[in-house]
Amino acid sequence: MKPILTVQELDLVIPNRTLFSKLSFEIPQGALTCITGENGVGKTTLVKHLLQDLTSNYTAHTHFAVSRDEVQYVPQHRSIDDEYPLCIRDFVAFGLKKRSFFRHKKENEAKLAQILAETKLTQIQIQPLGRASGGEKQRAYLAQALCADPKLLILDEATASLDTTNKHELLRLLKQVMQQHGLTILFITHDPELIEMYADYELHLENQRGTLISKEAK
Ligand SMILES: Nc1ncnc2c1ncn2[C@@H]1O[C@H](COP(=O)(O)OP(=O)(O)OP(=O)(O)O)[C@@H](O)[C@H]1O
Repeated sequence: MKPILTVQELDLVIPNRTLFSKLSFEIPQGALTCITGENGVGKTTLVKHLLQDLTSNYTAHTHFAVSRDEVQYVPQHRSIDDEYPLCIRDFVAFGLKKRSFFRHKKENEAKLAQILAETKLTQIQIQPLGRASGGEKQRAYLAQALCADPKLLILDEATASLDTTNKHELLRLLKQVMQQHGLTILFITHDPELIEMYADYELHLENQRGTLISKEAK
């Protein structure tokens, strides 16, 4: 199958340091690939660089089989004030904005209801996002991203602040939506248990290079 992303001989340099040198890898479509590597190896910087290339159509070393509109990035940190009066439903609905122009209001409402149900947020949709638990917040971030109809979803350490039960719940949900929505998922994580249980592939970054490991035979 055609890869969703191909990187060829990419050099990535930040002030005073080369993060990656002649980095090459392919990301398979329709699968969950975990991006791994020690703290500071450059996982987040790499993803942001790839998104910049996609945004600017700069393709010397990177080739995406999707457009920027079809990629959703869920960042590691969000600062949402506990007291900010924004309910979960309205936060999730921000994701519809990009596409809503092409849809009728009823279609948008149906889509929102479907995604809230898929991400198990229906019961708590009118609660303020700031008061939601860590697991609920991560499901809301995921739901907002899904509203934009991505083909590629990138999550940066989405499980970092979750307990074991919530980590597994989020990963099971991700694999479910991956199948239902025909998505490809890139998931930055340090968690060996999650990689072992849920990754189809692992892109391990080390010594300025990357190695793609298939986990499918597990
Ligand atoms: N704009 C920048 N200027 C200078 N240094 C930077 C910049 N952006 C990132 N860095 C440095 O690049 C290195 C890689 O950072 P990055 O956040 O990409 O690593 P990471 O692998 O995602 O780490 P973690 O697992 O801790 O989240 C770090 O040493 C960071 O301090």
